[in-house]
Amino acid sequence: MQTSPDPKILVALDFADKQQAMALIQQLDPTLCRLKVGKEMFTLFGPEFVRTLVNAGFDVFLDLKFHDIPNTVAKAVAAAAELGVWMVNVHASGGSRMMTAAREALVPYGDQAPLLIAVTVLTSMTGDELLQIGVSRSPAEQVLALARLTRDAGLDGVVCSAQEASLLKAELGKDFKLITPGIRPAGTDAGDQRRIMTPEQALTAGSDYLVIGRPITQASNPAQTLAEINHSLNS
Ligand SMILES: O=C(O)c1cc(=O)[nH]c(=O)n1[C@@H]1O[C@H](COP(=O)(O)O)[C@@H](O)[C@H]1O
Repeated sequence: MQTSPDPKILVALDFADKQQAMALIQQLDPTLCRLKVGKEMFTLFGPEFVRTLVNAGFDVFLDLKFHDIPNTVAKAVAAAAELGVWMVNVHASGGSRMMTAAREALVPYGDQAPLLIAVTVLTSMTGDELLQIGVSRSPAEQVLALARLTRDAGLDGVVCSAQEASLLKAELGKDFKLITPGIRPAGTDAGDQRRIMTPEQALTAGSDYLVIGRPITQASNPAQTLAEINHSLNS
């Protein structure tokens, strides 16, 4: 399911209005970016919206961050595969058995299976917030521990912050995919994100794919902003 060329930017479509999202999508080229559908748009517009994007030729990352008992997550991941998405994610903190069940649920799909990745520590979280939920490791230590668990369960990669990318590439090797949200071009608003990096820094640090939402979707000219970021990554 890999397109060639391999666009690095996954545009996060976090819109409450489908027409607004479609107006943006019509300006985008599937050879220059991939699309991410998350909880807001999936809850509002459901699988039909995902099928529309897949039928339009886009690789879709279905970002529903499944986190439940192994049987439930396995079935949810198989349902995502039925939609023809390119990538789907679970929470690594659901544990090894949950991740293994998710991976096994994709075996029948062979080379049509979506990439299966696990969220480590949300890019909006700081060390202090980890402490509040009983995690005394630093974000980088916790990301590494969850990434090891994910790799050992046979998944394709993790979602982490680009701040942890060089550590993970060194520890887990180049083939284990790193998907990094929390990307902020220099001078743009961090918003609720905390562990951030610029697109160029993220790529240099070892990110395989950059998830970028508001810096593109809220820009006055999103297609031009995407082109500029792509250009900065290629030069
Ligand atoms: O799994 C994700 O995509 C994700 C994980 C994470 O740790 N942090 C994170 O921001 N995301 C998603 O990435 C997108 C980031 O959007 P912006 O902050 O607008 O660039 C949002 O759709 C988030 O749901």
